[in-house]
Amino acid sequence: MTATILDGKATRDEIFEDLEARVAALKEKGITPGLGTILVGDDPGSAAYVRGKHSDCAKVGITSIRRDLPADITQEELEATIDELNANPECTGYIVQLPLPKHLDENAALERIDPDKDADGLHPVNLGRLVLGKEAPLPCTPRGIVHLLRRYEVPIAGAHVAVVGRGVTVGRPIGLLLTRRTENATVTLCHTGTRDLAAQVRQADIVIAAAGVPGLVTADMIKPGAAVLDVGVSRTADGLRGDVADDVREVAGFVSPNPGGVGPLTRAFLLSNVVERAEQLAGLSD
Ligand SMILES: Nc1nc(=O)c2c([nH]1)NC[C@@H]1CN(c3ccc(C(=O)N[C@@H](CCC(=O)O)C(=O)O)cc3)C=[N+]21
Repeated sequence: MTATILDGKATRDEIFEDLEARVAALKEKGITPGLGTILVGDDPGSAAYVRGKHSDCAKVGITSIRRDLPADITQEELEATIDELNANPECTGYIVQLPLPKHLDENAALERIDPDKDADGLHPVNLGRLVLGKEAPLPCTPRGIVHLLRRYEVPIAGAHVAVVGRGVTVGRPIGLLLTRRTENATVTLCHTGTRDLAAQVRQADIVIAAAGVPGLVTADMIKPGAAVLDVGVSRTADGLRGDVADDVREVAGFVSPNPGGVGPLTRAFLLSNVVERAEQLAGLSD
């Protein structure tokens, strides 16, 4: 058996087409959505991610606002830039690219973002709204995962999901999305303290690997026919590697590749959050 590939790039292109039309409608009403990025330092990986986000903006007609700051900036200078984007009417949503250099306080920076401009959906107020089931910008990677599962009609209701990794961007919030009444999955959150990871993963109809440990999820752990989404990103001597071993696709029913799977959707839903906020401002949504 060879797994069906969950194609993140093709799915991203569909989302971009929809966003392009919505951005055009907003512009007719005199509103142009604007995505801001704050990048601190010169890590080549982070710089590449930020470039990717701005080239996505150009594709769908969103204004790009870039603030690139030197690595040795103070917390006060970083927060002054955050305040500037909070007040900047051209910027309808923005992100502070993570990770920040070690001398800066990441949580203090994230909390200073205006929750209404939080394109990542990672502000504590928005994570709290997600827990309460209130409307809020949703974290982009979990949103991408749910979209990809729906797009390929992977059954979610009643499914047993094993999430591997308890990070704030994926592992913790994805369970909140998948256990909403609209999804109705049953979710187990696994981490480095899990006693028998293989036994947990083997029970799962859907496996979400977001630990950042190359090759952690192997074929012998997979229930035949399961959907396996590889969300891990590790920089190794032989390039970027995901959490899922290559031979998993011989056992799984669905596999999201890495690259080419969830990553492109993370970027698409970042733009989607920015467009949704602009639509609220324009009175085009509830
Ligand atoms: N505030 C903040 N928000 C983030 O969303 C955020 C962040 N900081 N820091 C770093 C991580 C990483 N991340 C990725 C997004 C897309 C791809 C992606 O599109 N990857 C392509 C390959 C690379 C490419 O083609 O450009 C793929 O998987 O096919 C990867 C990684 C977002 N992050």
